[in-house]
Amino acid sequence: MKYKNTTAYQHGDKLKIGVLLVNLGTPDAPTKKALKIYLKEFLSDPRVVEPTFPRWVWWLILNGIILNIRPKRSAAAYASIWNEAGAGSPLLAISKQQHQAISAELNNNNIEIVTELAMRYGNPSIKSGLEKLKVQNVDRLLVLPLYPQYSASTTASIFDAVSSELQSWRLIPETRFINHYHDHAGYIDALAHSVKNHWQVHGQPDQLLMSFHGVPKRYLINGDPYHCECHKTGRLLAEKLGLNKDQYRVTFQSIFGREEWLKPYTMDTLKALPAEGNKHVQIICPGFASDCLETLEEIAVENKGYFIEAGGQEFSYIPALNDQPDHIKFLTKLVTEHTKTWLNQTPIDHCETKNLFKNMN
Ligand SMILES: C=CC1=C(C)c2cc3[nH]c(cc4nc(cc5[nH]c(cc1n2)c(C)c5CCC(=O)O)C(CCC(=O)O)=C4C)c(C)c3C=C
Ligand SMILES: [Fe+2]
Ligand SMILES: [Fe+2]
Repeated sequence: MKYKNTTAYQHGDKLKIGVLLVNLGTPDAPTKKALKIYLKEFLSDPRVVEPTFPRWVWWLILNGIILNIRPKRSAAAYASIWNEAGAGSPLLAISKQQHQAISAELNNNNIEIVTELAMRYGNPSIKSGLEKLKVQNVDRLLVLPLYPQYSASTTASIFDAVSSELQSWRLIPETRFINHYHDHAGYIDALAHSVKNHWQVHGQPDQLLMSFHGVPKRYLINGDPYHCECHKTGRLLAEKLGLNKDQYRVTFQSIFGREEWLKPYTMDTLKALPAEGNKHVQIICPGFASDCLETLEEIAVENKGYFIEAGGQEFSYIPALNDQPDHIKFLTKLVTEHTKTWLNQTPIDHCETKNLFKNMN
């Protein structure tokens, strides 16, 4: 049969609202083998790598060169942040905490919404997350990508994966998709609160760097709003903190490959700051809802090194919002805002054929 049946559904059952929280994903282990599997899935996604040359050329470069070199290097970086006590990858562990906390917050507020967590690449997969929602009789689905800023390489890729899975369902849920929340007051407030808490311990720096994951500059030229949304987040956060334009910078990190990416690069900025008289720098990564390799290793260790080598004196990384209470409250609010009209509906029992079915069985 081409289409999957809604196995748990019996005519007359109460139908539910479901939320699928989706983050990027992470390897299953900090090993060369696991990295090869993860990077192959990630870098084969045409939303992530949009080559300027035919896809078969990219296939050759990926399988012939990148997947023979990068897994070893990346595995070593992952090993340095891996929680060997069992929690594993920080990105997955934190995403699980966020999922549990959002679910608890909904319960505490007596809001009848079921939630599942999925990863765009690796596990738990989007397919498994959607299937878990399906067996709970979800007929209205909200997809919340854990990316504050929209980028085709991340947000749209989740859309592709969700819609691709739903293509095999007989009864598709009524579906809503959150594109972004880069300028939501609740998100900006949570970021500002986190920075102010950091200042209470570490003092106010000469420069606050707001570092976002980069994408090729070509994506911006071709219409991706990501760059604009990062800058808007940066401006709103600075306004909330009362910083003037000389006290903060928006920069881009995690460059991959040889083409030009969004600039200024975080790395170059950190190397230049000490000579400009900025000896005390703090860095926040507002594009990451959860700490991960790109924040815990690339920023807090590698980039700190560049700054200190260049003559910087004080450097601190302000953690991602993770499962901080105001972040969880905000994400829960985002869910209720986007499901408001569904929540206001009387519980759905739209089965007209319940009795007919009883007679038929
Ligand atoms: C090759 C192109 C890449 C694009 C475009 C890209 C965009 C992008 N990525 C994130 C968030 C994360 N990326 C992470 C890791 C990571 N990113 C790339 C490549 C691109 N990302 C690679 C190859 C990797 C793997 C690590 C490595 O080998 O260097 C992570 C961390 C995942 C983890 O397990 O901790 C995150 C998060 C965003 C937001 C984004 C575009 C806006
Ligand atoms: Fe990335
Ligand atoms: Fe713009």
